[in-house]
Amino acid sequence: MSLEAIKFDRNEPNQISVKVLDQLLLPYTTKYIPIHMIDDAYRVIKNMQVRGAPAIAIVGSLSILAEVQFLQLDSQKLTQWFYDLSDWSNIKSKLLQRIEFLSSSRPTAVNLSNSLTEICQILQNTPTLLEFDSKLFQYVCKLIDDDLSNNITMGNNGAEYLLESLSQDGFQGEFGVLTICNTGSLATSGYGTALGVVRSLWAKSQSLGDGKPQAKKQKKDTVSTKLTQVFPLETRPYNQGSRLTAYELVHDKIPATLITDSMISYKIKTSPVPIKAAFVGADRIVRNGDTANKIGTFQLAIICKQFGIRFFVVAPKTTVDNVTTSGDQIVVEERKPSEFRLVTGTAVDYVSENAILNSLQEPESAKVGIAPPDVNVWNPAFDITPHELIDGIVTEKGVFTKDDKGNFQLDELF
Ligand SMILES: CSC[C@H]1O[C@H](OP(=O)(O)O)[C@H](O)[C@@H]1O
Repeated sequence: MSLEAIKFDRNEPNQISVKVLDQLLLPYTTKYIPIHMIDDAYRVIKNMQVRGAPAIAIVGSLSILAEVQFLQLDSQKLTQWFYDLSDWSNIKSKLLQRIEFLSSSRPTAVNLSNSLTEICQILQNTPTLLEFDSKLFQYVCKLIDDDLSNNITMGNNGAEYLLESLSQDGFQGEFGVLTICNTGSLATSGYGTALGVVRSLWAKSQSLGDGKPQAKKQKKDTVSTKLTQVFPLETRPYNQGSRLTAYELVHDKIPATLITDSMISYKIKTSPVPIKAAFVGADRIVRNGDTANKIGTFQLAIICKQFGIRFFVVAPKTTVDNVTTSGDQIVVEERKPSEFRLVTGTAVDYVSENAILNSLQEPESAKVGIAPPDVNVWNPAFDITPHELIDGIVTEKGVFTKDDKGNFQLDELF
């Protein structure tokens, strides 16, 4: 098992190595794909072998550095049909074109466009290829390191905020949380955003001991407030929840019960462990707090409102679009119909559920048709949750809540 979505070897700053985990093969197969050029990143991002707003930005940024270093290899100098290596302004203009192409791979997740904008600014203000190489190396290292440290900070910010809120409600005891899609290590540089809060809540519940009465010592009323169950949603049609989030929770040995997207209301109503919050990620948060996130998030927010369950969006500043004023201006990416009509997975023995191996003794990847090939489908990758349904936006700078007029004030992030 590996939760490392991106393997970045930075030991040789002049000759980095980048590999990405092929998430289309999870949870049964761990396979890494090398990234040498911008085209490699475009391909793995477009077909969602790599996904998750922060991870997309990191892979995209790394691919530009990999291409810039690839250009400089003696073995490649005569093959760079696309670049005139003798002319820095030519290289710059060609790189800008390639970066524009890369940004079109997944238009809704703002992290990628935010990073590529910053890289273009560096490019425009650098006099030589060598200097750009060095500045870009520093940029991508900071992007990755900041993402990981921000995720850990957000995890603790979200966990502490929820536990404090439950205490103010007078709630004590065990509780569960809901999450949708995958927002963990497989979507970021590590730890995760919404799933990072789950990791922090779990760590806190573990630090309270196993919770079982210690013989006669523990009085009943000292039972502590702690997370004891996570309910990840399957997240049709790409199944990030069942294939990726469940994989991460099993890896971390965090108690989880996978449910389908259609089970949310009935699970909340019947769960023996009260469900006290939903934590979701974001692909783009705009100025008023409206949030683009995986399709199904809007529905989850409505259900949480109905049951009085707190609904949190968890995302770093790099996911905030500080220009767009409201969610109805967000371009929502539509995926190809076949990704809905066909389910991608691994062929398994239907009794043992063990993977069926191919001639190379590797798990056999498979696609299963679940709808008539000629039926029309609608396949938006995201929906927009209005800020009215969001109780808090968890960031590395704290948890933002709405003012007495019901508005988020996110300017403090900038
Ligand atoms: C921290 S990942 C943010 C976001 O990205 C996911 O979308 P996708 O799997 O299509 O890249 C999902 O919406 C997550 O919430």
